[in-house]
Amino acid sequence: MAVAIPETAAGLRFVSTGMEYPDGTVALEGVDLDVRPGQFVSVVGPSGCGKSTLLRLASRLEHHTSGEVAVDPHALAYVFQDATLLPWRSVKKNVALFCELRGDGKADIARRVQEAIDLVGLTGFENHYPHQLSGGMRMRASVARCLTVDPGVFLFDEPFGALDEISRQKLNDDLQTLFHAQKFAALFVTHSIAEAVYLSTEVVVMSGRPGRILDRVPVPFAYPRDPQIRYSEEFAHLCARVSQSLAGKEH
Ligand SMILES: Nc1ncnc2c1ncn2[C@@H]1O[C@H](COP(=O)(O)OP(=O)(O)OP(=O)(O)O)[C@@H](O)[C@H]1O
Repeated sequence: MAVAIPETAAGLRFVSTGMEYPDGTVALEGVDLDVRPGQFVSVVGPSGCGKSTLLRLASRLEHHTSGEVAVDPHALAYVFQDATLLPWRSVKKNVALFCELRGDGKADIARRVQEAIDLVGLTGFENHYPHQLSGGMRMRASVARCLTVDPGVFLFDEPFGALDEISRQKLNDDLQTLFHAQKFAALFVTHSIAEAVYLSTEVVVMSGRPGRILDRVPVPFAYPRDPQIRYSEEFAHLCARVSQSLAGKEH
């Protein structure tokens, strides 16, 4: 039975959500998941289990075929694996894009853009063009562009998967600091168990297609997180738990 949920509910909610593509591919089945402001939920699962589909349903790029999806529609941000910057625009102009599309005033845009650029650590690179930046810096610009609209819900589709390990860890450090400061609702797709545990309040493990939730692993570390927790016994234990769930082992 469909459950009516107001669209303006803060954060994001899936209730018995299923998705069957027009060609008959059943990508998701019976997903129940709540992501409230101040929660950072990572999703891990085998390739093709419907992780990106989950994000697309949340963003309304695709429409679910069963159950419900409720999302605060006013402030949704989506970061893709590719930074999707416009090559002919400087960092400053790329970061300004969403505010310009929204029709904000010039002074307001300038303030929001500078704040976002400072928050992601790109101060001094405002007038650089995308080809003059490293992969990590391009992702920072992409995140900054989202921050300008004060997102209540932040969707991430494996944003750091293409980066080298050192850049990825640095971006993870900065993202969890940002999350601590802004307290948005985050749904983060990744193939890295360590990244999921390091960033999240909860790691959701999905089964192979059709994707269903197999396990939920709460992560108890307080924010802002000390990068050294990655070497702690508790961290290793949590990673092992996620890994075992992925392998279909009971606890
Ligand atoms: N537009 C589409 N039409 C039909 N099937 C689709 C469509 N988009 C995705 N699928 C299928 O739905 C399933 C889930 O795809 P999705 O991209 O959500 O998986 P994923 O978990 O994000 O995969 P990966 O980890 O490899 O990125 C896959 O079997 C995929 O082939």
